[in-house]
Amino acid sequence: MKGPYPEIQGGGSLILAWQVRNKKVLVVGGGEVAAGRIVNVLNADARVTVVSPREGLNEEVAYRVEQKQVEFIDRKFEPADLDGVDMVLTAVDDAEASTQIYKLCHERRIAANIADVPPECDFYFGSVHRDGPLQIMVSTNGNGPKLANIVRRQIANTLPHNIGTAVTRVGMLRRKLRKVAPTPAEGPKRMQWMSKVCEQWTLDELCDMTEEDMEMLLGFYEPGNVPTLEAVRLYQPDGAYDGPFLI
Ligand SMILES: C[C@@]1(CC(=O)O)C2=NC(=C\c3[nH]c(c(CCC(=O)O)c3CC(=O)O)Cc3[nH]c(c(CC(=O)O)c3CCC(=O)O)/C=C3\N/C(=C\2)[C@@H](CCC(=O)O)[C@]3(C)CC(=O)O)/[C@H]1CCC(=O)O
Ligand SMILES: NC(=O)c1ccc[n+]([C@@H]2O[C@H](COP(=O)([O-])OP(=O)(O)OC[C@H]3O[C@@H](n4cnc5c(N)ncnc54)[C@H](O)[C@@H]3O)[C@@H](O)[C@H]2O)c1
Repeated sequence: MKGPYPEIQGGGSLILAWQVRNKKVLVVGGGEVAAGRIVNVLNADARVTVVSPREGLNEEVAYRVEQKQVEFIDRKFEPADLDGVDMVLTAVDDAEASTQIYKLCHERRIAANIADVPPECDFYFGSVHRDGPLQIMVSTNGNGPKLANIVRRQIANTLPHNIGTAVTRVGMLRRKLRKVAPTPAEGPKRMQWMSKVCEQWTLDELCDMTEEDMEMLLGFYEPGNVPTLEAVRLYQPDGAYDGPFLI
């Protein structure tokens, strides 16, 4: 036995980045809480349907409907609304209706979040910081949602201002790298090289990296070898550059 292995600390949530792109999400209710849920799922490119009597829509939800960002069903929830749905989010001011919807979802094995009723949630929302492709979620696992908000803002204040841009640039570089070194067999080398670029270049350098720099850098792709940004820029294909190369 090698060990030490991580100690199991039950009682947490499984925090994942759920890919709901083009999946069908049903939002029941059109009030303030629903408005927040709609933003969350639209930001993840889901196809969203809202069911609520029109007179119950708040301004923001009415705007989403008007802009056709969501489909809209102008009435109270009916069980047939669950047909073909991948995820359900309820935010209604009617505890009985909420519980009925939850039971139906449970029977049909559709993942559901029933706002305000933690025991009827298959998953909780969290407090999320977003900067481009970077998302940071804080959960207190139902203990203190307001504290989750405070912790999230505190974390966000400590982040470098350009971290979102750096993540975007690295994403571009990784996609290009996979074209240069596409085979699964190359996986370990590719990953090691990519990790090295992230570790050895500063965030400013990663942000500054142009597509031209990326193409040039990939010309040097060789496991273990990561040139400096300066070297990438000074290098001439005719071999004129003979300055410092590896970090
Ligand atoms: C993070 C956030 C995400 C979001 O909703 O998008 C979120 N609640 C937020 C705000 C918030 N919610 C409430 C307050 C009033 C102050 C307070 O109670 O603290 C505030 C503060 C405010 O409004 O500023 C009231 C409240 N919330 C729940 C109950 C029921 C209960 O606890 O029994 C009650 C009524 C309690 C009562 O009656 O006393 C339950 C849940 N709320 C959760 C998430 C899940 C657990 C997340 C976690 O523990 O980390 C969970 C379990 C289920 C779920 O909803 O998914 C979002 C902040 C986003 C942001 O701003 O950054
Ligand atoms: N978990 C959380 O973070 C949190 C925070 C605040 C409030 N809440 C709870 O979330 C719920 C919604 O809050 P809100 O402020 O958005 O309420 P709200 O009164 O603004 O909105 C309620 C919405 O539900 C709709 N509705 C009512 N019955 C319906 C039905 N049978 N079918 C379809 N739509 C129906 C209404 O038309 C309205 O749009 C409340 O129970 C509230 O206590 C949860």
